[in-house]
Formats: sequence, structure tokens, C-alpha cells
Amino acid sequence: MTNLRLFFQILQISNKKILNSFHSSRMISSPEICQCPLVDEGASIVNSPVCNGIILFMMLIESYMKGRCDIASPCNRIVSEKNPEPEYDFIVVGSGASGAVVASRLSEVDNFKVLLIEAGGPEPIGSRIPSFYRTFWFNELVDWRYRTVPSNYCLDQEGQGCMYPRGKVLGGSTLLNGMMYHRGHKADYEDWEKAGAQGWSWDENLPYFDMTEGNKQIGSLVSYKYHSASGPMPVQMFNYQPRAVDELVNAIYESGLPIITDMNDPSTPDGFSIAQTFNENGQRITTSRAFLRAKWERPNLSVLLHSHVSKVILDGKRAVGVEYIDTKGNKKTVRASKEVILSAGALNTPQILLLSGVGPRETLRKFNIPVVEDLPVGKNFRNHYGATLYFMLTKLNNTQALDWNVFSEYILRRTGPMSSTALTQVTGILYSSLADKKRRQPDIQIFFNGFYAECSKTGRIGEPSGPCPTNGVNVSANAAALLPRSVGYITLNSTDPLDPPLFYPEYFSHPHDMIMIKDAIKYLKMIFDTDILQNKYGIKLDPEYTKQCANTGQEWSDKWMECMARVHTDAQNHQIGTAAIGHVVDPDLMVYNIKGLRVIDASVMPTQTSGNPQGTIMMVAERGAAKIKEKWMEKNARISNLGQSKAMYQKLRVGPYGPYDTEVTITSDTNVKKSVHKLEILSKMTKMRSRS
Ligand SMILES: Cc1cc2nc3c(=O)[nH]c(=O)nc-3n(C[C@H](O)[C@H](O)[C@H](O)COP(=O)(O)OP(=O)(O)OC[C@H]3O[C@@H](n4cnc5c(N)ncnc54)[C@H](O)[C@@H]3O)c2cc1C
Repeated sequence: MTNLRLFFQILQISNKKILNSFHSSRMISSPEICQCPLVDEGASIVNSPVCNGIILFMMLIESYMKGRCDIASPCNRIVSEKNPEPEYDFIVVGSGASGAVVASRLSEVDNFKVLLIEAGGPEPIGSRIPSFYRTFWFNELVDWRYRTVPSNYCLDQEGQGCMYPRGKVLGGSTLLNGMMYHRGHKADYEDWEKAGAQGWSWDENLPYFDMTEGNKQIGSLVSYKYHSASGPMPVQMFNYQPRAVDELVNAIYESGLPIITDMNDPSTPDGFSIAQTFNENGQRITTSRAFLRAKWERPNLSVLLHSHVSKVILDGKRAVGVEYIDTKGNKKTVRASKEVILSAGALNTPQILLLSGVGPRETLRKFNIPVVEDLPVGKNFRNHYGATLYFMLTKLNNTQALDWNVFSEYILRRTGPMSSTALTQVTGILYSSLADKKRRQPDIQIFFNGFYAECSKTGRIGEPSGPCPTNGVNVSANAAALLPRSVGYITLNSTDPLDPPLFYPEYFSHPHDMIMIKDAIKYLKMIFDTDILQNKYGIKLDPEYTKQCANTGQEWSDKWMECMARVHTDAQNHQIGTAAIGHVVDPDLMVYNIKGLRVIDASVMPTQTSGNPQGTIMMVAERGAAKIKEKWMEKNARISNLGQSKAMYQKLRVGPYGPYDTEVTITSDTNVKKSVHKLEILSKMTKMRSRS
């Protein structure tokens, strides 16, 4: 109620022109009557670091979103358990890309009692808007706000190390991420097997990729051969591409680089594409939205929010529960009769293991932690990384991206600029000069940033959304190594569980990485040099971001590229490997020599996949949950459970106010049709050209 009152007060003081355009549609002028009371919770978009200072318009947007039942989804919310029981069968720590899947799959079994413990709180409404995807980074209510230990990279971050945004919220990092869906390449999983992950080959993993994926474009954009429509996680292109995306695709085409329709089709491993992402009905879908809504009809699944797990309780070499710190700062314990599953992510799982006495003997001794098992926890820390280049489009002078028109389009139809991540939906996965083309394993990726509909002062039509640069529109691009050879480590800073661990990624410690990154920058130069970008847009390197490398000689020279990579290091958020299969856990994901303790998250991936990792991590979670069921379920129950899980998700898809409210036939949208059509034509032309 408070919100609505505030909203009407704000409306009264707003300018008349805005009000007229606002009321032109009756549908957006009144809130819907949802079947459950609206709840005001989680972080707000209003004072996010990205939108700082443009309060009025953002408040209005947020209030309106709260009045839309499918966006606010007030029914069947995940609420924190007030009185947790002293013991559960399974305790899952962390509700991100992996934990939400594991908890959901385990709770499909009626007689498993499952507790999911999450350090963060509920999902903020604003996070559902794809164009606000950077809005919550570094917001302490939803982000761990980690940084690496400062070193000779990320030099533009004033000696503070590289920023690592990381979700501390229901859904974990799937609430902060760019939503791109990639499964990696077959050769990546051959590398896993070589590193000790027996049984994790591409073919063996495929059914588990399929279990998760609910692809909406099979037949219209992608083939059933490489995708599945039956999983709970919706996958499809955003239903909107701004003109800038078309122009960028045209520039890439002009540069002669390959364009592909499906990044997950093994026959086209390299090329640029408009990515398929985790979205539906114009909204981000986190793993918590896709998998945990089942909770409302599963009394056997409990969730504890704002509860920070400090360690696993070990009785000799058996895990028997966890200790956690509740909202009031009190230490509590809860027991697990069957297993504790760590899904706290590659940055936090090693910290929990170390604090529990599982880790390198020398580290544990340094902190006076009794050694339960000497294992290389925190070692083998890997991440994708590269360089960010900043550009100006000097022939454009309007940065307007979010105004009342855009907002009305979103509220009425869930489309338009707010329903996508603008340039970020375009990406390219390519071969460097070091790549193994025979094994079809590309090793670099290009990302783009810009044209976001994320902020506005008042929303007045035609008004610039931020301090408008006098000399053009700013965009940027990342040139990242996907299979870097530098390997770092994570260790403790202290024995205080609330003290962030120390991250030493050791970027650039292997000379091959710089070669890959420079090759990626050279691809960017090919796009930069196109007629479209040079003549139509007047693209230039932004001098503000090249000045630190001015003394290296010519722009785009080897020395210049090396300098740019160290100054504007692009530390991606694809950290893995800190409790890897073959090092810390066995191929069943059980911690070596400890009973009842499994790790199921990005930590177990022994080597990188050559693409965005969320798809792979959800696959790992599906397989991990299946292994647990295999171990603890009766044979007959296992068979009936399969049917039950399918029925459960069917039911959810037609639920009253879940994420699957509206079945959107995305291919009927003209924008998507156009860009799909365009991609298809471009892809055919590219194939013809490569044959000739
Ligand atoms: C900005 C950004 C952009 C990205 N873009 C993409 C993309 O486009 N596509 C893609 O595939 N991947 C992307 N990723 C990577 C992807 O999101 C992560 O790899 C993935 O979410 C990791 O899954 P996880 O389950 O291991 O960890 P997370 O998803 O991070 O989940 C870990 C959970 O555990 C909780 N937790 C941690 N410690 C504790 C504790 N002590 N007690 C209780 N709970 C705890 C956390 O709060 C969190 O909810 C991106 C990531 C970021 C941050």
C-alpha cells in the first residue's frame, strides 16, 4: 500500500506531458489485482550504482512493475522457513545455477526432506528486466562484491584488484548474469575426462543438458538434434533487437567473419550470433524462478534465506550437518542424515571446505584449523579473461534508450528495449592461432556492451538518459580467452566466515593467454575497420581509455594490445575448478575420503568449457542430483519419480502466477522474425561464400 500511495503522490508532481502519455493507455494506468497481496522485498532499482541520481522515473517504473502480476509474481513466493527442523535428509548450500536445480530435483522425491540454505535474500523485482542486467552489480543487498587481490592486471581499477560481481541472492549469479545459453564443445568434455572426470564425456552429459533446457525455438531457429524443449529452464532469443544489433551483425558480416544461427550446433562451432538466453515473456528467468517455484506444492522442501553457512560439521570423516549464521548474527546448526551438498559456487565453496578442515594441510595449519582431510581445495582456480576496448560512435548523438514510450511498450507487451540486453546479446566464439581446429574447440569469445535501456532522469520522450557525451555514443567490447592456461588459487584471509576469501587468479602468468587475447583483439579490429562502423557511425577508440597505453607506440600494435589487456583487463565471471573432479571430488562429486559430503557447482569443473558456463553448471547439477537419487532411492521409486517430475513441470507451466503464466509464441513476434530471418539469410550467404 505504501508503495501505491507513494506512486500516486509522485504522479501528481510529475510533469503534465508525461502524465498524458502515461494515461494514454488504461492498461498501464491501473495496477492489476493479483490473487495474492503484493510484497515489497529485495533490492530496489532506484538507488542502484548504475542509476544513481535519477530517482523519480525509476521509482515510477518500479511501482508499475509491482502492479503487474506476472512480473511481481506475488503468489507462490519463496519464503524463508521460520522454524527449521533440527534434521533433514539433505542440506543444499547455495541457490544459484547449481543449488536451485539440485534442491528442486531432490525434492521431487516425496520422502526426501530437503533444506536449501542461501546467504542472500529474495529476488528483487527489477532484476526481471533484461535491460537492467547490470543494475544490481555491486549492490550489497544482492552481490558479494568480491575483488581479486591487486596485481599487475585490472590496472584501471585503482589498485583495488578486479571486480568479481557474484550473486548473493536466491538464484545466485543467475540473477546478475547476461543470461546467454551455451553448452560448451565436445572437446571441452574430452579435456575433462583427461583431467580425471571419467564418465563426463559429451555423449554422457547430453541427456542432462536436455533435462534442464526448455527451448522455445526448436524448428524455427534451432534443431531438435542439439536442443530439448522439455526442461523447466526457458531458452530463446530475446524478443527484441535494437537497430544497433542489426547494424553490428551487418558490420560483422562485412568484416568477413562467420555468422551462425545456433551457437550450440556442433557443426558450426565458431562464429557470431544473436545468443539464445534464459528469458521468457520479456523477463529474465533465474534458476530459482525456473526450479524453485515447485516448492509451493512440495512440503518436503524448505528454504532458509539470509543464512550464511560457516562450515560443514564433520564427525570424524563423515558430514553430519552444517553450522550457519542467521539474520541476527547467531550461530546455529542443522543436521543432515544423508548428505550435505555444497553448491555455493567456485568462490565460496572452497572457503566453506577450508573452514571445515578440508584443504591443503599447510593452509589449514597456518590458520590453526584441525586437518580433517588434506586436499588441494582452492587450487586449480580458472576463469575466462581478456581485454575491454572502449569506442565512441561519433556520428550518433542521442543516448536515449529508456523513456515512457519504451516503458509503455514493455508494460503492455513485454517487448521493446527493456526486454533485451541490447548489444550484449550479440557474441562470437572464434579460433585463435593456438586453437585446435581439428577438435573443433574455439578458444576466444567476443562480447559487446552498449545501447542499454537502463536509466532515465524523468522519462520524458527524447530526453538523454544520462550525461550525454558531446562527441558520440559510448560502446565497448570484450576480447576474452576461453581456454587460458594461467591457473590461480583461492585461500582464506582469516577464520572469520564473513571475511571474504583471497582470490589470486594469476592472470597472464602463462604466455599463451596473451596470444589468445591479442588474436581476439585482432578480430575486433576487423569489425572496427568496416565501412559501416567507420563511415556510417564514425567509430573511434575512446581516448579516455587509451591514454594509459599512449606511450606504447601505435594503436593496435602488439605492445599496445598487451598494455590494453593489462590496464583494461576483462575479468569474466566464469570462475571454476576450485574443488575439481579428480582433485578434490571423485567423478560422483563426493569429496575424497569424506562420507556424506558432495560438491555440486562450478567448483567441480576441472577445466574450462569454451563458452558461457551456466548451461554446463546446470547440467552438472542435474547429473549430481541424479547420482544422489541413484544412491538413496529405492529402485521402484526411481522409476515412478521420472514420470512425476515431468508432470510437476507441466503443471507449473500453466500455473496461475508463476513465470510460465503466459505461453509466449516467440516466433510470432515481428522483431524476432525479422532478425531470425536476417540471421538465416546471413548464415546461408556465409555458407555459400565459404564453399565458393
Ligand atoms: C555478471 C555476470 C555475468 C555472467 N554472464 C553469464 C552468461 O551470460 N551466461 C552464462 O552461462 N554464465 C554467465 N555468468 C556465469 C554464471 O552465472 C555462473 O557461472 C553460475 O551462476 C555459477 O553457478 P554456481 O551455482 O556455481 O554459483 P552461483 O550461481 O554464484 O550460486 C552460488 C550461491 O551460493 C550462495 N552462497 C555462497 N556462499 C554461501 C554461504 N556461505 N552460505 C549460504 N549460501 C552461500 C550464493 O549467495 C549464491 O546464491 C555470469 C556471471 C556473472 C556474475
